[in-house]
Amino acid sequence: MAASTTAACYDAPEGVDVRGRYDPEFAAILTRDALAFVAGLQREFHGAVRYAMEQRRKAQRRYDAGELPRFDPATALVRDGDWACAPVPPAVADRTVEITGPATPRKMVINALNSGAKVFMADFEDALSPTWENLMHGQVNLRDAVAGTISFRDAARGREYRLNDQTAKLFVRPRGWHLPEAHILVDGEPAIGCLVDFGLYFFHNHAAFRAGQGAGFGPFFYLPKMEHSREARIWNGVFQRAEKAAGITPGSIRATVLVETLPAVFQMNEILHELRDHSAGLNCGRWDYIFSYVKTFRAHPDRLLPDRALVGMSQHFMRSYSHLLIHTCHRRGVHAMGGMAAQIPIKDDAAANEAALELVRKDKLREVRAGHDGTWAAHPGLIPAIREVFEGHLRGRPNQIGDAAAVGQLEGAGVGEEDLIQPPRGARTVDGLRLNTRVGVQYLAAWLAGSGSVPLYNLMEDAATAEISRVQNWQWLRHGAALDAGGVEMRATPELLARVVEEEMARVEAEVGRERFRQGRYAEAGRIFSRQCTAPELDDFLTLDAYNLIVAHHPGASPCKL
Ligand SMILES: CC(=O)SCCNC(=O)CCNC(=O)[C@H](O)C(C)(C)COP(=O)(O)OP(=O)(O)OC[C@H]1O[C@@H](n2cnc3c(N)ncnc32)[C@H](O)[C@@H]1OP(=O)(O)O
Ligand SMILES: O=CC(=O)O
Ligand SMILES: [Mg+2]
Repeated sequence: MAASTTAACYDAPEGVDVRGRYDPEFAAILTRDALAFVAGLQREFHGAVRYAMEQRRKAQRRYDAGELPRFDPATALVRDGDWACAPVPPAVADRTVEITGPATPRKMVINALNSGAKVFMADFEDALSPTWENLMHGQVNLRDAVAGTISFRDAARGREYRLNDQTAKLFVRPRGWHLPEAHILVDGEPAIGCLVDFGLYFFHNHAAFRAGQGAGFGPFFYLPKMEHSREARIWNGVFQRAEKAAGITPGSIRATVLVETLPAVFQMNEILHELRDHSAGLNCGRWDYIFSYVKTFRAHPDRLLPDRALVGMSQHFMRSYSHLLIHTCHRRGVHAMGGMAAQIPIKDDAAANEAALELVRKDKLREVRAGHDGTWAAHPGLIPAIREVFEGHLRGRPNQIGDAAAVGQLEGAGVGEEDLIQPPRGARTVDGLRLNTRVGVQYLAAWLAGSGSVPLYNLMEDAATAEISRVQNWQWLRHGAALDAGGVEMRATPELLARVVEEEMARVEAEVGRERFRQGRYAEAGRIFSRQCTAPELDDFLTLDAYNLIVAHHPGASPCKL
């Protein structure tokens, strides 16, 4: 008898076409009902998302014409009004240390849940390259994590991974509104990436999450890269629809919004107000925030950034942003979360490791003194030090929401428009251009190969940090910035960049080794990075520009022909 040639495929509902590789494990996530739920979200909200993206472009055109971001006079009543968000769910009152990491690999998810952090933010965003395989394995991992059954055997190292009795509470970060999911078409259009991430996770996990980790609340989310409260309003609508479909209490779902774009810092009250029944506070997404400062002011030669390494939290615009965020959140009764220090443990140099840890401690001490209720860690090795700083300061309190005396709480009240946009100070150097190039190229090479967060030069690099490297090079070139080259001034020009790329590619090859360089996607990354840095118009996101290079269509994955 001839073997059947009919391949297994996804059972997709009317109007939904799954183009990603078929895998029985993925099919348990991409069930007909789950896909119908995602398609329902897409059909209800895609018009509002399209409008919101158009408004982003319109606002950018105004900034390009010289306008500065500012508080919206039309929403003064929301800013001045006396209102509060819904009370914090008891399960996540204490969020002093949150570890972040991609939703896959599986081992890392288990490590994060066991890390001793109060929360694990499982990432489909900055830390994850959105390949089909990563997205689907991420969903499988999170389903098993919520069920409490996740385990992993590392055969090569003979190590078993399973959950401890005490684990971190799970928050999930879907992609931003701008990213499509090209492996799932709804009515012939690519799905909106974040609705796929949110929809599949919510559909499969809301009941187990609320019965377990969430103690009657949840699931919990982090929402990235919003620029305006109208985008938060869409999320609120998505949450309401999801709660209704699941038959769960309105206000169960909670979300922390990352304030990581410059326009959003002028909208923090408005964002919290839109999400007031679903809010779990705000977070200082400092790396994307710096990226957004450059993007917003792309046409403003008077606002060029100094070297990336100099744009820290002591710059006036960054300190003002953190203080205003603390003031705003505490006034509305929700958590004001700190951000990510990029240092990670340095394995082969004890002194350098201690110096890196000291930088993390200082950063976290600044945050907790300012009034942040918790903060992020990029690596489990940093958690004991961060816990010591936060717990030492909080002395048994789960958070500082009611504490009116914190520095940020007091100073935040006086932060004005000028404070939030004051240009950062410091030198611009050819070494900075070189480092941006090495980091940008290596990050892109990793991302194209499926890794969205990588260690580079003893720092954590992800989509947000790499974006700073890209847009800073672009900005310096666009405005012909004067760069210091060891006492000599050089103009940033396409010719200088071409020379720098060639030399830094050679350096990267020497650092990673010829074989790895040849087998990796470095040469391709070098070409993409050069093009992005010299593009006449700044690409909105490097991940959007390069997305098609990681799309892998498998025609026939659905509809089911069995
Ligand atoms: C700007 C922003 O958006 S920040 C938030 C997004 N970014 C992130 O989440 C980055 C998170 N961090 C990471 O991805 C990683 O720490 C990296 C890539 C920077 C470094 O990873 P590695 O090179 O694997 O680190 P290293 O070799 O020191 O890992 C040691 C162990 O810690 C684990 N580990 C490292 N980082 C994490 C993490 N964030 N979560 C869980 N486990 C982790 C590794 O899995 C490894 O486990 P093992 O001993 O069982 O094998
Ligand atoms: O997502 C966090 C950031 O800093 O960007
Ligand atoms: Mg970010």
